Amino acid sequence: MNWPPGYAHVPLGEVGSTLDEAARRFGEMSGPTWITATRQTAARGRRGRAWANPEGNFAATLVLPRVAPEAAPLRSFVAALALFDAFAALTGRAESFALKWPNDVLLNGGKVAGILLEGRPAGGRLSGLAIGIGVNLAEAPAADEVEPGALRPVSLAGETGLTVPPGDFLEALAPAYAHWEAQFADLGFAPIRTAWLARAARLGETVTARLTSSEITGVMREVDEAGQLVLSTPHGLHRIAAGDIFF
Ligand SMILES: O=C(O)CCCC[C@@H]1SC[C@@H]2NC(=O)N[C@@H]21
Repeated sequence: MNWPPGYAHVPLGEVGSTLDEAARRFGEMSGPTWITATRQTAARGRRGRAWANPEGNFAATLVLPRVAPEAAPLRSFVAALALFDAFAALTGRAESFALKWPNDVLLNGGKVAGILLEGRPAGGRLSGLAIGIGVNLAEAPAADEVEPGALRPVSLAGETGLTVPPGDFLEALAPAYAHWEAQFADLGFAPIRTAWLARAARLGETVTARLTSSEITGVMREVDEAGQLVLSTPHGLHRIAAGDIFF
């Protein structure tokens, strides 16, 4: 097994949410730690949405106990690249996958994986970061279970016919994450941004960004040095730090 040096693994059975387990165990962790669960009964997604997590799907939270707070949000791009590489390695079909800003992975245009970051105070200037990752390996929610306009949820098994056990997925994901995390630590966000843009969905196409209380439609130009989405509209360039995009 190609487990990355310096990373720990806490395998759990059924839990409410691996993000809650991370919050509970955070003080005990001194280095990067993967917390996995066979099933979650109260998993959450971005923007307060529920995340369905039947057995056979992949559920994990990677805890980074001490990170610089300004670099924490950029870990969603690091995690997205790792997911892309894990999928590509396990399926041999990199061309079927794409990354959707800010942090979804698409397979054949449907959502196969999502990422949710949560910060934790760690004392002093540094913060703790929990990176929650959910992958529809075996099953995906029905299309009418997601919000209107959201991408069709898909599963790896449904789209490719491949059965990948969650443990095998972790064995591909953990070294891929460690690789991109080392790039980030050594060289900063630039190589992460370049690699992410090379795998991005809908670059150069018109998308709608849904913000807290408004929407902006424009052509997706890039993701900037701060990880913001750059849309060009008839009124000029808009940089969007947080939101969801719809195609
Ligand atoms: O909305 C999204 O796309 C993000 C989904 C994140 C789900 C994962 S599953 C493991 C971790 N535990 C949770 O409760 N949520 C995240």
